[in-house]
Amino acid sequence: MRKPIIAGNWKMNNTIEQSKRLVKELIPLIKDAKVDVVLCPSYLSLQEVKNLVKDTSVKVGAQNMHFEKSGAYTGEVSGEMLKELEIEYVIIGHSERRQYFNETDETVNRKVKKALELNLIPIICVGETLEEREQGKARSIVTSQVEAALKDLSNKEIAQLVIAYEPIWAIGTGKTASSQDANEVCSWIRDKVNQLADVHVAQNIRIQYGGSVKPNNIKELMEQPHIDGALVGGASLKVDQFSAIVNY
Ligand SMILES: O=C(CO)COP(=O)(O)O
Repeated sequence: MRKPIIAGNWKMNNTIEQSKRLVKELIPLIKDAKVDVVLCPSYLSLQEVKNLVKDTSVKVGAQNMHFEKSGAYTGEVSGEMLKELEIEYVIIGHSERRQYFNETDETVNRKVKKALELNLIPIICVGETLEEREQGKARSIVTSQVEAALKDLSNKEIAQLVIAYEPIWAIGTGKTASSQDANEVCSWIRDKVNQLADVHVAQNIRIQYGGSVKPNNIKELMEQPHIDGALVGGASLKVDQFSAIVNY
């Protein structure tokens, strides 16, 4: 059985003080969640958020990392630096990073390898644009992103990962993919993993859906056989909404 995993990607929101307030309010509401819960604040808030969830089952993730250990990469943060904070997850290849920060399939693959080497669990984001979907290219785009992200990984490594399917046209737009469409793409992703790793790994890998996930659509999404969780943006910034999603 795949244990569902629901992660909040706060993106570039919440100062340290705002992060602390949000987590303090959230903890009592999500501490008995039956799913794995991961909070992904900005780098600056990681330490405080980690401290606040210390005695709970809530895990913490970063939104990005560099693939090098250290060096002349102004403005970047390495996986080793994240490890020092004892955080568990790292989002890699979010569409906003691909769109605005020159993230490519190749850098995603390098970051995934580095994260695994450090025992950080990568949440690898893939997804098509509206134009690609309308041209009938969703399957080829998404599966090629998965193939590139997982290039040269062993079965054992692939077994550690989480993959998030986030159709770009559904992010922050209020448009959700229908749960059937989202499930279909997640099944394509699972098929691709089955080609790259053994069947047991493909059956057990957790695949999230992301894109305008809200309290009123989470249940239907989670009922789909290939959707094992959600990567939540806007609604993860609101205590009532995120707790309702986690306790769907
Ligand atoms: O990009 C997302 C999560 O990574 C989704 O964002 P929204 O939930 O705001 O659409």
